[in-house]
Amino acid sequence: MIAVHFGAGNIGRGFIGMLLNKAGYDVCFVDVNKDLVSEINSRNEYTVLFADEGKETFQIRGVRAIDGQDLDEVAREIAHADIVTTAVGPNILKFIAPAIAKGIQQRVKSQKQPLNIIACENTIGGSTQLKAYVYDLLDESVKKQVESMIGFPDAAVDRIVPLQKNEDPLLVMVEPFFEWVIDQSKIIGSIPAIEGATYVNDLTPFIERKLFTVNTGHAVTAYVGYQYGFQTIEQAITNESIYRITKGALQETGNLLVRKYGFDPQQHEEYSAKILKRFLNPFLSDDVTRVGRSPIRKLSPNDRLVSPAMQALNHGIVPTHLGSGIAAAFVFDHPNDPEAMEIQESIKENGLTKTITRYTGIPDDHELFRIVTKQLDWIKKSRNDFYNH
Ligand SMILES: NC(=O)C1=CN([C@@H]2O[C@H](COP(=O)(O)OP(=O)(O)OC[C@H]3O[C@@H](n4cnc5c(N)ncnc54)[C@H](O)[C@@H]3O)[C@@H](O)[C@H]2O)C=CC1
Ligand SMILES: O=P(O)(O)OC[C@H]1O[C@](O)(CO)[C@@H](O)[C@@H]1O
Repeated sequence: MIAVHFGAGNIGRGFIGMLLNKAGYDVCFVDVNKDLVSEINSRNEYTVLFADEGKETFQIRGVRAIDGQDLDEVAREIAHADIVTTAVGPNILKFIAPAIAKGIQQRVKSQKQPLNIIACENTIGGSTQLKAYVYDLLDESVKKQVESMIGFPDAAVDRIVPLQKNEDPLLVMVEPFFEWVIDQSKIIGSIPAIEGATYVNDLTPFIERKLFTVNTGHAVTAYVGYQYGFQTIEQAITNESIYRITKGALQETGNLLVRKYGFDPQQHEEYSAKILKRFLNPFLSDDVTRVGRSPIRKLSPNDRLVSPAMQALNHGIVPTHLGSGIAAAFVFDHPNDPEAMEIQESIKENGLTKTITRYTGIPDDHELFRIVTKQLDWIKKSRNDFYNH
């Protein structure tokens, strides 16, 4: 069984590639980082290290890699693969679509075996987005055949894997916890037997629960933590004031999720508490700048901050703490983050009001706009108080 996985990075090696390998797949990574590709091919194995007291290690053996820029080679692998997965970042999905489209066109001509392509990204409907990019590139003549042979089930993935600072370039340190939930209703053919993957018929509650708890909480901690000058998530969340803001944001999203999906309030509170504990993991050193990376993506209307805040208001919940997270993202001026720099440029050129509306879609006469600007004043003041103490 062949698994083609796009993105041999942290989640690729430390989560999806590891589970596919354990499930018996011959894992072929596709990556544009040539050094990474050649390192994987020279060793054909790598180590996953658990970030906890036990520091258990796992050897992932028998893996290989190919260059993502070699469209012909990637297409050949896809034509014979048994599963295709991705962990490249939501913004990269459009760039891997040409190789996938080429592979699919070859495949449907030569065989009838169904194939499922699963995007494992932090976004709602990642596989559906990828499907749209791929379909844009398919010949009309094969689309009908592809519709019945190639599935694009959406998925939710949860495992914190920070930036790696190891001597061994392939070693990847991960938190022991993981959750991989896949939309079974969109699978074509038999369900891939992957130990640790959970199949559900309706993914929406799972993806929103994950994105609006883990990723919302993380983003709020990162953006507010950055304002207070903290380097890591652990340092930030240990600060009483940031803990209160993050917990408040999770109460807002929690109230929303309980009302929207009928989750048991007690169970949801336990879920949120477990996530706050994961942020406190002293064995993970996770930079606030990694967790806050790409603020334009994170501030977009369907992502982890604005979507739950809008929905909360529609359910009669006042999203003050989510408003703090959104506000802090507008003053996240990390020089190495191109999206952060673009927002700062926009504020300089067009002013704050236009910039907020442009990136979040929140009209300037909306209640959420008022909350965000109020929280921005509060953040600036509390940051100054923090530094003056
Ligand atoms: N790191 C984490 O804790 C988690 C990350 N995610 C999601 O997983 C995805 C990947 O994140 P990470 O693994 O952290 O990022 P990463 O930066 O460690 O890995 C991404 C990999 O994709 C490769 N890549 C970029 N463009 C490519 C292309 N055109 N073709 C093939 N490969 C390409 C990069 O070279 C890199 O090796 C993102 O969507 C992220 O939101 C989801 C859950 C947890
Ligand atoms: O990977 P993204 O979407 O940039 O956001 C970082 C987030 O993703 C994770 O890497 C994993 O869920 C979290 O650590 C964090 O909430």
